[in-house]
Amino acid sequence: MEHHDSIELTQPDDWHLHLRDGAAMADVVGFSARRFARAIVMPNLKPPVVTTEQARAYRARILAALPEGSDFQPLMTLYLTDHTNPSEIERAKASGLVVACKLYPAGATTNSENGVTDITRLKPVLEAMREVGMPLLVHGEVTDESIDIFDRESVFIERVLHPLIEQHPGLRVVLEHVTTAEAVNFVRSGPETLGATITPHHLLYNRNALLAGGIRPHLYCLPVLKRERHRLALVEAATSGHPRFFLGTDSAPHALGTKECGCGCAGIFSAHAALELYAEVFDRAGALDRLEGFASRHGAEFYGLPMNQGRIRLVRRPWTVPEYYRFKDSRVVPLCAGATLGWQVEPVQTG
Ligand SMILES: NC(=O)N[C@@H](CC(=O)O)C(=O)O
Ligand SMILES: [Zn+2]
Ligand SMILES: [Zn+2]
Repeated sequence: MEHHDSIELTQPDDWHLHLRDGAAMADVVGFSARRFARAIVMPNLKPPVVTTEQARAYRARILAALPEGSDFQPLMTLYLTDHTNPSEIERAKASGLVVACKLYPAGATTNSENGVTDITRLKPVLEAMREVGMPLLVHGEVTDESIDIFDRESVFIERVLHPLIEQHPGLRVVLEHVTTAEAVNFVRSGPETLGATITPHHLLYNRNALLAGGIRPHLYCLPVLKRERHRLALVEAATSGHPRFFLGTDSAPHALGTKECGCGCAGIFSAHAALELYAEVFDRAGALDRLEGFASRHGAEFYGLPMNQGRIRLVRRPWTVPEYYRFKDSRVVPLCAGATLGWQVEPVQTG
């Protein structure tokens, strides 16, 4: 294996990001803007972003919260509900600002209460999406309480996703934050219109980490961390060069008090070191030469967007992750808090 101390990449994009809103957003958006040129911004606000007008207003708030001089581009999404109308899809497409719609099965994850209860009733909406070429982004877990939480993704694939894809050929679908070998196999054997994002935490940790020496609320997310064999399948998929696997951090900040309590929220904050964490994974796998495809090319190609013009440099220079970052009137505990990471990002001057 070749030893690199610095690598340069086309500037990457984050294809799955929670920016939140208001003061919380202002505290975190700069972390993403420093690393990524664009991000798919998740719509699970309270209340959710269900109309094109709400997406437009949310986008304006994000732009206003960006650090001075940043040209970070938020790519907006709509939150599908039982009441989404096909005409909203046309409006969304025509806006040029909304690039995808998100399917949260009702009750599956954080702020999914207004999500979809019966996916078969979405047929006209999915048909409109296929027609205008708008991808469907999926939180792929069943909500059936009788299904073991570690099986909810694979059961979703069997019961919901497989039939959905059969019934809507041509619809582009992203299975978000894949966590299992079953999901990896399903994507690999699926059509060209099926892609998947992979998070840094699912590449770095297995489910043991949740209970290592005590309960670890800052490693709790949905879908929950899985067994080591699944983590290995994810690392293999991400580092394989397969064009339908791409970077999506699912960075999902929650205030400290809502994580460290009797019923802690699901979501892991990773934006502070997003690219650095992936570099760690690719470096350990001896696959740094494949990081650019995963981080900067595959997602853009899947979404039919141009690759970015800018470049970014990763330098091997150890640093220690802070224990906390400021987060509205509280703090957020970042992924790998207090640990030493091997890589740092630097801007590359162009022109
Ligand atoms: N991943 C998570 O555990 N939480 C996300 C929601 C989601 O992406 O499912 C959040 O918004 O907090
Ligand atoms: Zn999700
Ligand atoms: Zn998410």
